[in-house]
Amino acid sequence: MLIAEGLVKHYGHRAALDGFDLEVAAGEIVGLIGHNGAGKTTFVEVVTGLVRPDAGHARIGGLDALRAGRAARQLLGVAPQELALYNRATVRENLRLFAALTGLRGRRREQEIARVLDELHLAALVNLPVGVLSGGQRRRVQAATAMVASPPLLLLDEPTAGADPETRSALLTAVKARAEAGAAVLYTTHYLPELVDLDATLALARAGRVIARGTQQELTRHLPSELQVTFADPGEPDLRLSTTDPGADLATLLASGRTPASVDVRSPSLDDLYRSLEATVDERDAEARHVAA
Ligand SMILES: Nc1ncnc2c1ncn2[C@@H]1O[C@H](COP(=O)(O)OP(=O)(O)OP(=O)(O)O)[C@@H](O)[C@H]1O
Repeated sequence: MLIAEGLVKHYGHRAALDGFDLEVAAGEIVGLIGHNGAGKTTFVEVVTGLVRPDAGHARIGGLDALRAGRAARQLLGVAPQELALYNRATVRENLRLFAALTGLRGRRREQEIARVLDELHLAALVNLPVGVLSGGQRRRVQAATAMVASPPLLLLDEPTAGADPETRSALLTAVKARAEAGAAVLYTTHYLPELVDLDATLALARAGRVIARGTQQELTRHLPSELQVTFADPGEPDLRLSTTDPGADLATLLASGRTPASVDVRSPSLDDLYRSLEATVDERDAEARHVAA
């Protein structure tokens, strides 16, 4: 649904995007993660048509997002990081406006608005001007404007920033439902457990490029688990080790005749993955600097 290839965008000497490639399939949620300044928002802005890249291509549903911008934009709903709402208009008026921009009219429009109000727990706020809402409520309204016309591509840039747990959970449930109904979703966040809840595939951005891409399983498979064993014999010290094959280690332990009282295996988390990928790139950078020196 979204295919971006070789996107480059410079601001002065700084490359915000430096050969950024990413594909998002229909029905897929891609969690786009990476340090501050990695290029995530710039990528969203290029796909949205707010920023013109210096090089590269982006296609939305087969349409050239850079040349056929208007037609391509009909296919996407965006919740930008910098909120873009009409503060004097009510929640309902904002939703009507965003729905109308995509061509939704009449009864269908009102049905879609009712659905998204319900999904994002906004019904009680519908007649309030956006300007009087809290930060988290506004962010939820922005997500609603992105979803209201049920576009086939959703770009959600940190949609849960500042959200309380209930809001977060409503938003994640709504995003999952949209993907199950076939939407392609690009979801940026700094809060990695959300991506586990969403069962998202991952794209890790670093210095304007995607340096790792795959399912959570694929990307965490090679990382070690933590194995912790306590023993029935009080004289025997606890065992704690980092291993890529906890099953084999446990079998060896049992074969040795010792009797475990408890066994705990902690699988690698997305935090572990993030740290390991960042560390690998840091090492490579250090080597490159060493060779160049
Ligand atoms: N309008 C702009 N003018 C100048 N530099 C910019 C502009 N927009 C982005 N940049 C620079 O481009 C780089 C990428 O920024 P971007 O906002 O895309 O990162 P990000 O991954 O979204 O970060 P964050 O996690 O903080 O949202 C940064 O170094 C930033 O300073």
